[in-house]
Amino acid sequence: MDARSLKIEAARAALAHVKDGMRLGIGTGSTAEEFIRLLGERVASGLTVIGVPTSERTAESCRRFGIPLTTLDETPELDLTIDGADEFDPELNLIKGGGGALLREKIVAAASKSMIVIADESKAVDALGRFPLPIEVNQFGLGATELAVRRVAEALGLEGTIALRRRGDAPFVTDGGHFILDASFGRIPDPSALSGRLFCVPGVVEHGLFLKLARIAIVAGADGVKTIHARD
Ligand SMILES: O=C(CO)[C@H](O)[C@H](O)COP(=O)(O)O
Repeated sequence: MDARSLKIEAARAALAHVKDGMRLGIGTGSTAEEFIRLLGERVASGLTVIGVPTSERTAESCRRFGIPLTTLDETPELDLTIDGADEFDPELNLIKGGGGALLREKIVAAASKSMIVIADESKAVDALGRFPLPIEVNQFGLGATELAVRRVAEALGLEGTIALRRRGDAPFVTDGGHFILDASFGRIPDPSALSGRLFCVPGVVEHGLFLKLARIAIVAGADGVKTIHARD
């Protein structure tokens, strides 16, 4: 099965968790796009849901597929968020933000009673860090923030490159108006320690470590679709 078909299978399996009347957080990325398309079909045939999109891109897709939208101001508590991930470990800790939507994705996931990750099996890792960690930073003080992030990493024994994400010739700018630093630290032995220390850097707005937010992962692979539950 090709990569797109796996994403579709994971997205289709996630739909079984969506019940009539639910308030949904709706993720960003190519896997989430497949979910949005399938959800749109269910909405067209009578399912009643309301969604909070995790990016402008997702909002546009939801509108295209007829999914009613709300905001966290109008609907501050959600029943379920369904989103992709760049990688997940056996505890269902995630790295997210490859699509640049990590801040809204984390706000929406944290506002939800539960989060389901949809992914193909290539996203499974023993330990986080194969995928560069996206760190969303304020545009002001970029150089100082990058240096502080490097020092945080060094204090934890992590080394590697930190690159400002670009789109063409210009820095990539998030929906919130921030920049993203992609930190290639390699294996992150203690994601919780890194998370805590990154939040102590004033210019860091958010980072892509999603720890203990997802309780279920729906993972499509050559042997079919598996549902993985996080241990409590
Ligand atoms: O975190 C994300 C966007 O910020 C995405 O969920 C992540 O990048 C996975 O995307 P895809 O489904 O395209 O592989």
